[in-house]
Amino acid sequence: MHKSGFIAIVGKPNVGKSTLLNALIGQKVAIMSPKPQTTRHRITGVLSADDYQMIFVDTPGMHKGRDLLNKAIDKVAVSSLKDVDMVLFVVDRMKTAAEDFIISYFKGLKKPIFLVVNKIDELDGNKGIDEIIMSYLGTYDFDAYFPVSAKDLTHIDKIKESLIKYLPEGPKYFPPEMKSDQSQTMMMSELIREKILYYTEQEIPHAVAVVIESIYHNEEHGQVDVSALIVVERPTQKQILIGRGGDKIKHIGTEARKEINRILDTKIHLTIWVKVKKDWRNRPSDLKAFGFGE
Ligand SMILES: Nc1nc2c(ncn2[C@@H]2O[C@H](COP(=O)(O)OP(=O)(O)OP(=O)(O)O)[C@@H](O)[C@H]2O)c(=O)[nH]1
Repeated sequence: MHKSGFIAIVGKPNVGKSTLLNALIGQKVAIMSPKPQTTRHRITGVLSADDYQMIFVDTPGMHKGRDLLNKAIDKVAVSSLKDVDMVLFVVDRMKTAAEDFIISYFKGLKKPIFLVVNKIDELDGNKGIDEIIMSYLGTYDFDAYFPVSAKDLTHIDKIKESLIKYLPEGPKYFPPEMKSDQSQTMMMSELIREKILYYTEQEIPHAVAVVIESIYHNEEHGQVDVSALIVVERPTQKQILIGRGGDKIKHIGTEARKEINRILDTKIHLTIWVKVKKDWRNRPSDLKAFGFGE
């Protein structure tokens, strides 16, 4: 019998959902960063074996957002809850109002929901883990509790073993060699955004959108020429992103190129442009153009 199913990974921003997805799949399919709200789109990672297939849906962190971009992001997370067979709810601390807000969406969902307590490497042994789990008891009847460290790959196999048991009978939805539904173009723009998140501060990380404008297979030089556009909201942000004498953007470009070369196993030459598009996060037409929304 072949089993398969869709599994949503939900939780607050920055709890380690993307790191968990990569740990479950065994390779990087989602970008990660120390900044909250790294994930903006819904990303699918596929784990295949002879007798099962798990399709994980990494969702953007759920929280009460203010601008149109945040509202669009929340919609993605909430709608994926309805479409899946099981849910991994990732937390990294004791329950607060922010977690209650997410749990409120679980009520009425008739499907297994598992609580994943991530970042146990940062906790003070079992006592810390117990305290966190205790704070969630009584709020929702979770089907299982998994203390893990996605970063150190601790107990990740326990999640997999349990999920296999709960998987319904089903077909192979994807070819076994496929690990993600992200196109190469999307992966490139996300890896560039990941480097911006790492190397910029304050409002800049969230004010950018990255668009891959052209990809040209340059046979003569044995490389792929990629032209990327980084959109920011204000001229001051453009200045900061470019940096003194272009230092900052050069560094971001070099790091992004190295990672793209490695992950996509392609030699690329990357050209980056920075453009100001005032208040793009609140303009429906811009959100659509940059890949968000319906
Ligand atoms: N110590 C520790 N840090 C972790 C662990 N898992 C993730 N992190 C860190 O937590 C931060 C956020 O990780 P992400 O995987 O981007 O978190 P996310 O929940 O996908 O974040 P959003 O996209 O903002 O919703 C990064 O700095 C990770 O390195 C873990 O098991 N232990």
